[in-house]
Amino acid sequence: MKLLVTGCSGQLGFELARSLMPLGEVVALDRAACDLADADAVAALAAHGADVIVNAAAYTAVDRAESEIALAQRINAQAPGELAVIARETGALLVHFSTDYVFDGSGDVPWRETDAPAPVNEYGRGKLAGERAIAAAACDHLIFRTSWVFAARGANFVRSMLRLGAERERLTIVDDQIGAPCWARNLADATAHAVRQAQAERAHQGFESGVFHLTSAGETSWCGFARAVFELARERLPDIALRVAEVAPIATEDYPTPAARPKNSRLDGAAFRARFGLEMPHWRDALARCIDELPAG
Ligand SMILES: NC(=O)C1=CN([C@@H]2O[C@H](COP(=O)(O)OP(=O)(O)OC[C@H]3O[C@@H](n4cnc5c(N)ncnc54)[C@H](OP(=O)(O)O)[C@@H]3O)[C@@H](O)[C@H]2O)C=CC1
Ligand SMILES: Cc1cn([C@H]2C[C@H](O)[C@@H](COP(=O)(O)OP(=O)(O)O[C@H]3O[C@@H](C)C(=O)[C@@H](O)[C@H]3O)O2)c(=O)[nH]c1=O
Ligand SMILES: [Mg+2]
Repeated sequence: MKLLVTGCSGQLGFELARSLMPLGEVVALDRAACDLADADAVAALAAHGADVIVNAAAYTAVDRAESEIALAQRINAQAPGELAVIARETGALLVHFSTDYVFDGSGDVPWRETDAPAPVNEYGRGKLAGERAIAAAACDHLIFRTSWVFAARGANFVRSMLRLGAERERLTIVDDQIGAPCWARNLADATAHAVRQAQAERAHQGFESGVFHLTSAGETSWCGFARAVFELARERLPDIALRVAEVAPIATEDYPTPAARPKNSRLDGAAFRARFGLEMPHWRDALARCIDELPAG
């Protein structure tokens, strides 16, 4: 089996390039090898003749997307649609990732795949358009909506908190946006399992495309997440130098940002569990393992 991975220097793409290795030949492409902003570069991917295309590249700068709307749409909506056409024409499976930010954040019940999306920011609108472009192309596909992705490398909330916690004694963190942080490693491993099952189903004409919610078990606020980062870092990295003594909860309204963010980002993972037979770990257990992998200093 040949598997093409885009965005291989991102948090998830890096882990996928590793998690997919037991399934076959992995061709991992970073932005220099394939810039999704360039339609010709995307079209050229057909020549790889991959059995599975895994798209881990995305425009993920949520606030910047409010002012770079066209670029964010190009990468998060049009390019996935083009990948889906390639997948349809070459008979490949397309695996793509989307976000809790497709929902408006109302209520306090975990969102199900059957709930109507209504994004409140440009990033969410672009990601939703990407989902719809893939569905419209009607290739065999799996779209995994995840949330609050972190890893020991790359740009993420855990590394931002450790940087800020080393600099400041007091942090104020939003406490009324609720979701589940997901370790890129767990997401990549679950994806590899799902790809293996999907390929077996496709071989017997028993495959159905769809959108699945896939994130950690449990829930917290960004403030709860930040506190856990400091607790676990102090417990597991005895040499870490953290100045932070207080992590104060604040309301969304007290942390103004260019992009609005949903308050209820909970995703119900029941459909993924039923289809693929996997349990995602609790976010705190995953965070502990991730913190163990942080480089010293
Ligand atoms: N991060 C999160 O919290 C969440 C992410 N997701 C989704 O999960 C998926 C993976 O995200 P994640 O790994 O966390 O994101 P990252 O921001 O860590 O990685 C995104 C990758 O996409 C690459 N990229 C950006 N623009 C282009 C482009 N024009 N052409 C090619 N590559 C490009 C980046 O390249 P470079 O390194 O050169 O910048 C980077 O390697 C995405 O679909 C994202 O929308 C969903 C929910 C939460
Ligand atoms: C740095 C900082 C952030 N915050 C808040 C802002 C925001 O509400 C929350 C998280 O900040 P971030 O900038 O990491 O959040 P954000 O980039 O919006 O994270 C999102 O990224 C995209 C790609 C997704 O798909 C989502 O699932 C989600 O992970 O924490 C504070 O309250 N205080 C602070 O000091
Ligand atoms: Mg961000």
